[in-house]
Amino acid sequence: MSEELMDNNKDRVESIENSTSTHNQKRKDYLPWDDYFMATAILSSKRSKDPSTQVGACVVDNHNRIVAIGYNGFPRNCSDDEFPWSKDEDKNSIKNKYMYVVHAEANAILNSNCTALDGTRLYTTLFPCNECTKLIIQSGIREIYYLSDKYRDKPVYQAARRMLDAVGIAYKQFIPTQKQVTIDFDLIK
Ligand SMILES: Nc1ccn([C@H]2C[C@H](O)[C@@H](COP(=O)(O)O)O2)c(=O)n1
Repeated sequence: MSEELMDNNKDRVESIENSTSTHNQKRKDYLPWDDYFMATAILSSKRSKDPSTQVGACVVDNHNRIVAIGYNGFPRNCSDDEFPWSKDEDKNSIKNKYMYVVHAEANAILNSNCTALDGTRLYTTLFPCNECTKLIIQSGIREIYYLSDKYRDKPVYQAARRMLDAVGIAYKQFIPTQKQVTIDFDLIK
């Protein structure tokens, strides 16, 4: 065989090896589990009709299965168009949204697709309030990952922390591994 032919053959073999190894390797830029769950919580928050703050929550079991998701909204059959979204009124006024809204975490726990949430993790876009914290404790959730803590100095959130510390439920501000997760419907052909 001529030297030129041998070189060509070598090139072909290398090229096949390269293409095979590329196809055999897993994608490098896949979404890590934690980012995936927090992104699911954020996606869920997009369902909220609250004009001020949209919150999403996602509960995950030890096998990384999503067992519950929720967002903040009015109770079932309480119309989003009839009940008030205002928060300008006095907090105790019946014209105030706080009288009616079910928080994202509470909705997730109440709408869970499994009977027990013992040992699960909660991913929420906003730190849980005291009322949701009571539900979190009672449902057996063991860990909380949150994004925003914008109301941390309010008594409601201080009370939440106090309960979480007392019962030893870990909570941690979530740091995503990537800044953005893009959902572009046009990319799916
Ligand atoms: N951990 C939380 C905290 C609050 N929410 C809900 C309750 C309201 O709909 C909204 C907060 O409204 P803002 O006071 O910012 O006007 O978020 C929740 O679902 N989970």
